Amino acid sequence: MERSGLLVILSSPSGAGKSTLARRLMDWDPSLRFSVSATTRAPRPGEVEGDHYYFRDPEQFRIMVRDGQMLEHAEVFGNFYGTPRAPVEEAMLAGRDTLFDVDWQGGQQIRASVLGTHVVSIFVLPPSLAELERRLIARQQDRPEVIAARMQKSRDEISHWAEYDYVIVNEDIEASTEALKTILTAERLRRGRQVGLGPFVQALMREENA
Ligand SMILES: Nc1ncnc2c1ncn2[C@@H]1O[C@H](COP(=O)(O)OP(=O)(O)OP(=O)(O)O)[C@@H](O)[C@H]1O
Ligand SMILES: Nc1nc2c(ncn2[C@@H]2O[C@H](COP(=O)(O)O)[C@@H](O)[C@H]2O)c(=O)[nH]1
Repeated sequence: MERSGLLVILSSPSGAGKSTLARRLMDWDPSLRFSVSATTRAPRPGEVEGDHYYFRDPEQFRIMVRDGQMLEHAEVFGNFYGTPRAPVEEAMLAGRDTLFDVDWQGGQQIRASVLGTHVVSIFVLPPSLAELERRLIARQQDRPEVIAARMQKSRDEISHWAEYDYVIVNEDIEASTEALKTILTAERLRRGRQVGLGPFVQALMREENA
């Protein structure tokens, strides 16, 4: 029986909806742990230290990388982002699944790490580039020049979609959330974890092991 937690990676061009989907997945399964990244980006209105990100200056970030504290890190849109290693390893040992919101560079690095065999990766596509831009504008979180830069990088991010295990076109948020739940349930079952089958599966396993 697999005891280690899964590493569930969500990537997409900025604005396709991965943070929204991550929140919905965690509402559905509160046992999921969200990997809080460190970043040198300035906080957006309403973003909370330790909840959305660990906000660090470039020197603090550099020291974290130098000291091997990051599982992966990358420069994205002119800022540095990285995944603190220790909480991920602790969750895995505890058999707890972790959800990552990282770009394609982070996805590649986590897959290539010693933890790579535990990865399930999902790429979220927008229905179109026009809808992607509409969402970035409607979010009202970034200045027009920031939105323009993110749109300019979107094709580059999208070009990595085929590296992922699954692709979700996030048109309807309810349908996308259901797709994510299905993927997670199937991946847990595939790894021998009991998902919602409770006493029946336990009885079968006892019989098999008798
Ligand atoms: N299926 C959808 N239909 C319409 N709007 C959506 C859908 N999914 C997400 N949104 C909206 O699009 C905006 C961008 O979503 P979100 O912030 O989740 O994107 P993201 O991929 O996490 O972006 P970033 O990489 O910049 O953090 C939000 O305002 C969100 O409410
Ligand atoms: N490689 C990593 N990418 C990360 C990490 N945390 C977030 N991200 C990605 O950065 C962009 C921009 O995020 P935003 O919050 O400024 O909109 C987005 O694609 C994220 O997925 C990380 O730890 N490593």
